[in-house]
Amino acid sequence: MSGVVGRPPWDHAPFGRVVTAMVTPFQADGRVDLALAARLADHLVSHGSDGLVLCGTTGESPTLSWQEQHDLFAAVQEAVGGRARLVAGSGSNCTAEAVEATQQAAALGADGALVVVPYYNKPPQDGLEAHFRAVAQAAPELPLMLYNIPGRTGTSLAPETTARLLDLPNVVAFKAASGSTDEVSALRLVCGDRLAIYSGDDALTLPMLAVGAVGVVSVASHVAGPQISRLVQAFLEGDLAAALAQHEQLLPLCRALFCTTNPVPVKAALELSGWPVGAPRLPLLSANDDVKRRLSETLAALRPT
Ligand SMILES: O=C(O)C1=N[C@H](C(=O)O)C[C@H](O)C1
Repeated sequence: MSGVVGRPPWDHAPFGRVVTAMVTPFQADGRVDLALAARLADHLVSHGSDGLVLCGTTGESPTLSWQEQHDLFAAVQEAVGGRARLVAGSGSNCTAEAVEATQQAAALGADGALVVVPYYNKPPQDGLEAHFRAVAQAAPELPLMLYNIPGRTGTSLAPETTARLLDLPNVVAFKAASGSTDEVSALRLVCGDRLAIYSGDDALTLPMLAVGAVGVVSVASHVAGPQISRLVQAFLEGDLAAALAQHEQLLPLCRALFCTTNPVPVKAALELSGWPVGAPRLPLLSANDDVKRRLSETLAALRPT
C-alpha cells in the first residue's frame, strides 16, 4: 500500500533525479580514452542516468588538465548531448581559475557546472560567498550546483552563506556530501524550496530524499543505475516500502564503493563489469585484491541470477 507523501519540494530537479558523477577512462598509456568515455556515457544514460557530471571528484578532476576536461566534455556531449543534462566540473580553490573554467563550461554548452567549495586554502565564510558570487556572476546564464564536501576540502559552506547566495538566479542546486542528512535539513531551514539539494552520498540518498533532497549525484549508478533510479522513483511515488527495499539491497554496494578513496573502487567495479576504464592516475592506485573481491561479491548479489 503506497501512501502519497506529498509533492514539494521534490518537484524541481534541474539536473534530473539520478546524475552519475562519471569516471574518466584512461588508456594504457595514461591518456584520456575519449572513445570509451563516449560509450560509457551512452550506457549510463541508457541505464538510469538523467544527467552526468563530468570531471567531478569521481572523474579525477585534480589530475586532469583543463584541456583534457574540455575534450572529455566535448566527446560526451557529442555522444549524449540532448539525452541527458551534462554538468561540467569547474571548481577550483583559485577564484580566477574557477571563473575561467565556468565560463568555458558555459561556452561549451553545458547544462550546468559543479562548483566545489575551495579546498586547502580554507577561506572564511565571507571569502566563500565572494568566491561563489564571482563565479556565478561570470556566467550568469549557467545553472550552478554548489558542491560541499568538507571531508575533502577542509572547509564547509555554511547554510547561511548558501542562503545569502540565492539572490543569484543561477545558483540553483547544491550537492550535499558532508556525510550527514542534517546538512539537508539545515539548508532547507534557511533556503526553503529555493535550492534543489542533491545527495552526494549514495548510502544516504533515501534519508536525504526524506528530508527534502530532490535526487542524487551518484557513483553507484555506474553499475546499478536502474536500481538507483527505481529507489528515487519509488520514493517520489510515495511507495516507501519499495524505496526502502531498494535502499537496503544497494547498501552493501554503496559501502563497498567507498571502502577506500573514490573513484578507486568504482573503477574496479567497472573493470569487473566489462568496462576497461583503466587505473586511476597517481597519486591514486588501482584497487587491491581485497577491494576487488568485496566488489565482486556485492555486484554478484545485485545481479539477478
Ligand atoms: O565526483 C563527484 O562529484 C562525487 N564525489 C563524491 C566523492 O568522491 O567523495 C561522492 C559523490 O557522490 C560524487
